Amino acid sequence: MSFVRYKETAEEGDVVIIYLTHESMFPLTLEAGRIFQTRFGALRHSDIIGTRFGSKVLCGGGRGYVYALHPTPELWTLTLPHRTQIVYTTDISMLTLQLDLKPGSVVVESGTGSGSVSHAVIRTIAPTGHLYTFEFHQQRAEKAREEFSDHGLSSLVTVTHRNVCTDGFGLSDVADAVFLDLPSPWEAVASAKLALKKAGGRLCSFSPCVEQIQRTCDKLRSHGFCDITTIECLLRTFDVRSIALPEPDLGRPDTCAQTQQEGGESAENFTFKSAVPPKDMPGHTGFLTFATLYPQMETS
Ligand SMILES: C[S@@+](CC[C@H](N)C(=O)[O-])C[C@H]1O[C@@H](n2cnc3c(N)ncnc32)[C@H](O)[C@@H]1O
Repeated sequence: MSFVRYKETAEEGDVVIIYLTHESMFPLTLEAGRIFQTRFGALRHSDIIGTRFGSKVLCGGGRGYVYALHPTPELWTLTLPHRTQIVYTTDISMLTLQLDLKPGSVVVESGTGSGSVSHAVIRTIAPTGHLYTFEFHQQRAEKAREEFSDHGLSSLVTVTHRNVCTDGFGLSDVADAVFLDLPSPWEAVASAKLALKKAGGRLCSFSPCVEQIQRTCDKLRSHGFCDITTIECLLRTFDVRSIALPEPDLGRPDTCAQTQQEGGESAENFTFKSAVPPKDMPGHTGFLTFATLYPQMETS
C-alpha cells in the first residue's frame, strides 16, 4: 500500500486507521488471525481484510462497530506513535502553503522526529518530488526509514542520520524549500542556504520560544534571507449546537397566537441551530518563521 496512492480494498499488511469516534482513532497493520481490543469489543483483523476502505466493520461479536479508513497524512498525524513532540496539521497546512510545496518540489527537513511533517510533505510533493530528511537520533532515523518503507514512500524520501548543526546537510543547490524543527535552528541556517537552489527558495523554522525565533531571524538576515516573517497559527473550531432562547415579546400578541396555530415554535421557547466557539481553545504550539532566499548572483 502507499499513503500517496488511494486504493479501494484493505489487504493483509496494509495500515488502516480504525475510527471509533472523533477523539479515538488507532493505526493498525492488518495481520490475518490477529485481534485488536477496542472499547466496543474485539475487532478481528480478518474482518477488515477484503473490505472497502471507509466501511463499517462489526466488532464485539456484532455489538459494536468501527470504521476502517484509508490512511492520510492528516489521520497519521492524529494517530502516529509519538517518539518526539510533533507538528500538527494546522501548522503543517500553513508551512505547505508558505513554502509553496507542490508536486515535484525538492524539500530538505530536519529533524525528522516522528515523521508527522514528513508524511504531509511527501504527499504534497509526490509523485516527482523528493524529501531529504535529517535526524541525529539514530533509532528515530531508523524507525522513520522503516515507517516510510511500510507506507510505500521509500522512493520519495531519503532519511539521513546526522547532526545538521555540526555537520550540515551536505547538499548543494538542490532544494526548493527547507523546513527546520530543531532546538537551535540558527545553527543550521548556513547549510540550509547552501542546500537551497541558486535560483532561490523558501525556508521555514518552527520554534516554540520567541528567543529561538530572535536568534534564527538574526542569522537569516545575516545570510541574506529576505521577507522574514513570523506567525502563529491558532485553530478556532466551532461546535454546531441547538440553542433555545425565549421568544422576545414585541408587543404583538395576535402574531404570536397565529404562529402557534400554524404549528410553529412555542411563543416562549424558540430553538435554532448556531455555531458556538469552544470556551477553551488549544493554545500556543509554536511560531513559524518564513524567509525567502532570492536568486544568488555569481560573483567573479
Ligand atoms: C520536535 S522533533 C521534530 C518533530 C517533527 N517535525 C514531526 O512533526 O514529527 C525534533 C527532532 O530534531 C532532532 N534533532 C535535534 N537536533 C538535531 C540536529 N542537530 N540534527 C538533526 N536532528 C536533530 C531531534 O532528535 C528530534 O527528533
